[in-house]
Amino acid sequence: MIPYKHEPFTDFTKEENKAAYLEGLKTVEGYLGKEYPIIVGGERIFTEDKTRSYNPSNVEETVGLVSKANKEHAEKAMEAAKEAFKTWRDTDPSVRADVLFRAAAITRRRKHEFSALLSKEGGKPWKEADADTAEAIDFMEYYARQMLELKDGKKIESRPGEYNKFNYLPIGVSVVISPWNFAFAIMAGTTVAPVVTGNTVLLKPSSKTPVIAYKFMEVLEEAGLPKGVVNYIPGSSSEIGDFLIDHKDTSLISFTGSRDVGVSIYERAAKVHKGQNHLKRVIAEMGGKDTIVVDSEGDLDLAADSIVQSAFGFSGQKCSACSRVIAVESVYDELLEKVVERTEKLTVGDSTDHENYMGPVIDENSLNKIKKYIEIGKKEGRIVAGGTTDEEKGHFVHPTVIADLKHNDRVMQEEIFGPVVGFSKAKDYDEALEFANDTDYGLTGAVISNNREKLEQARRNFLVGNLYFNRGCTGAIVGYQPFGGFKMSGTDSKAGGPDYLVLHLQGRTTSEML
Ligand SMILES: NC(=O)c1ccc[n+]([C@@H]2O[C@H](COP(=O)([O-])OP(=O)(O)OC[C@H]3O[C@@H](n4cnc5c(N)ncnc54)[C@H](O)[C@@H]3O)[C@@H](O)[C@H]2O)c1
Ligand SMILES: N[C@@H](CCC=O)C(=O)O
Repeated sequence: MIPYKHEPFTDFTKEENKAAYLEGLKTVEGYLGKEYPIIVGGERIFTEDKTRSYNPSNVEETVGLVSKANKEHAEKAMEAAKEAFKTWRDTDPSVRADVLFRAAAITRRRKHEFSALLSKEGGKPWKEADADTAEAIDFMEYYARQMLELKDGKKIESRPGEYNKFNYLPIGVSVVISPWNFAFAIMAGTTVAPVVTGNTVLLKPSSKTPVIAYKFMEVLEEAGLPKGVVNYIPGSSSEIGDFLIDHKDTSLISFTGSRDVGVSIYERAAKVHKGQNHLKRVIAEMGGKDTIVVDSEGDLDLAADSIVQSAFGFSGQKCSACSRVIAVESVYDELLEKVVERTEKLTVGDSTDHENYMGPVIDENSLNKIKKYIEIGKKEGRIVAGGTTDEEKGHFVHPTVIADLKHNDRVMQEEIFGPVVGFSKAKDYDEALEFANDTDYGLTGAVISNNREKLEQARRNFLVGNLYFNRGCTGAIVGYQPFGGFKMSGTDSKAGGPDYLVLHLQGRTTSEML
């Protein structure tokens, strides 16, 4: 087998690659507005009640009308998943891995179509959409190989006359609840991890991006996944969310999304319901309030580039996005000036137009939330770039820099999830690290410094799950930078890492006397 390597990003300066994306866009434009069913046990069911998935760059444009699962559908899907589990759990792990390898190959062939769909449905500019699709491929390639490593268990010791074995068994039906911001990568990664480990899945994608999830179902089917192993049940969280979490037959909940929803799922899942004979596992990967610390001994151009890229890539709608900068006071003014200069050059507009660095934010609620925080920012600090929106056709927010905040101001503490970054001063590096740690979250962080001792100090004391030195704080790569956060950012599952699949398995010891 070829050793794992991450999927390369597409170089859109090359004319043939631009043409390939535009061809993908044409394919997507050919199916805009189509109706989609839910899929339960392989059966396609169209419902009256539908979600309108639309293009946040152009709110008039319908991407798809997607059937909504209700409680009866969710129950039917649970039965289908339980039935499929009876055979899937015993299917040879290498066969399960082969399904992922094939799904990765199919995705690679349709790469630009899926990226263009992410531009339309999720508002992702070309480069961000391409990275999302590449990451989905990486999850399949990586987890398939990981399963092959785990399939025979791990070595343990045996005494004379005894044969001990330690291996892993799947645990049952997994409810996968995914967010819209990595509508392909996280949705696919959190689905294929339980699948390759022999579990079956009820997939509830975000109501903002259900079409890309439907397209992934097509990929899985073409790759040979048996019916009922993954059941596609988009629907309203209030209708089926609690139902799935509370269900006595749910074994694992894999949630990625906001802190409030994650905490409520974590609490609900702890309750043992009538007829339930196991404790539910919960993977909950939640929000962030991610800081870049800039030291007096750091390269300020590198710092400014890293901040701008991490704060404004995909309009700041990444859990890893840099939304706080803590700079040592001797470099604060110069750094701020460099960041503002770069921010003012960024272009914002329709995400299918390659010229635009930033696209829209996902919806009106998000736009309004960001506007609210900009107003708070005006009171707590000083807007030095952006602070405005363009709402004529889509949900556009200009990249915004807020200066002179206290590290514990609201704008520096609460997840905004938009293109807004706040700046605070620290008197020295020790204080900068102290301020950086002073949030409830602990997802990503970065330090820009050329002083080795200071980097080592951060390695010991900067409490985030993904810590980066002399680079930005976004863009973890599957298999290279396992991803997941500390504190209120989640259960630190480290998606895309060597410890991830075992979260979907139960370890079994057998001890036989010879
Ligand atoms: N840590 C990570 O790896 C990671 C990755 C991506 C996004 N995020 C976080 O996700 C958030 C953005 O995503 P979002 O807006 O889709 O989050 P969200 O919490 O609003 O929704 C996430 C998913 O949960 C569903 N959901 C909502 N309420 C529910 C309920 N009561 N019961 C069951 N399901 C429910 C949604 O329909 C969606 O599918 C941000 O906070 C971001 O930081 C974290
Ligand atoms: N894994 C992504 C963030 C996912 C959350 O939105 C990154 O590393 O930037």
